[in-house]
Amino acid sequence: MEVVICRDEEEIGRLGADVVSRLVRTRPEAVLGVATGSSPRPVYAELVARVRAGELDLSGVSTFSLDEYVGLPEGHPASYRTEIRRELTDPAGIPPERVHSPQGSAGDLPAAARAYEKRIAAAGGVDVQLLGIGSDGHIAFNEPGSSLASRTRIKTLTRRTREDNARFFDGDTDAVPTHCLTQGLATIMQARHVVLVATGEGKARAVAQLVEGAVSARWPATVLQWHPHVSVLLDEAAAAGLGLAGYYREAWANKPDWQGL
Ligand SMILES: N[C@@H]1[C@@H](O)[C@H](O)[C@@H](COP(=O)(O)O)O[C@@H]1O
Repeated sequence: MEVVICRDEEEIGRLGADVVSRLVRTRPEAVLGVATGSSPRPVYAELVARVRAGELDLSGVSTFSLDEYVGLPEGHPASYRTEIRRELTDPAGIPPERVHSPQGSAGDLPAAARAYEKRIAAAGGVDVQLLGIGSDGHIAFNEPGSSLASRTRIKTLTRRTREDNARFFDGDTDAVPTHCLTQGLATIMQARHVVLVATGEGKARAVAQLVEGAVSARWPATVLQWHPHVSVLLDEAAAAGLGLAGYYREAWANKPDWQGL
């Protein structure tokens, strides 16, 4: 796991976008795993800026979202499919037919979950997975207690996650769905490179667990300690709980330039 403590969101956006740009240059039909929420937005903004400047072409890329609320009608402004199209894929010129997300409005949710796993496998798996992290250490919607071997399935959201996400539902926690379809931790672990972004003091405890805590379903993101290629992009506030921050800073400052993230 490589930890980079960044000066600001601009640097986070640039480093994250560099990973995607490098990938797409060698593999224009790359498969991107995309996360919703505010954390990855600087990366999306930078990618869109590069596309608009003619420096990057994402039109051959496919995307797979991590999760979706159950029960929101298609096109609902807070649905994750709507969000990812608004924040990334539409402005970046990725055609809607290559934008995949779990079907939270399906009648048969277990079948939709199985179908999603098959679609990811049929696409050859995820090359780069962008991730945020919840304040309770969840990734995608794998809440505390999630099996470290889980695959795409229905999950019940915790009260805390629903409160955190109420801001997308006019501040009304009760309007936030109680269930979701989410990629499992084992699904995420199959991505070839994971880039996790966390900003703000509200993430400091979860980040300290992710990087330096014991691997445990209590803090689901800790499963990433078993992944061979994880880049963690933080701001100062999110890094505040790290005991080895000095070492991470030194390692990054002295990193040979032939090594990318
Ligand atoms: N399911 C999403 C996660 O994928 C995201 O990482 C998390 C943090 O969101 P934010 O980045 O807005 O803090 O929120 C939601 O629960």
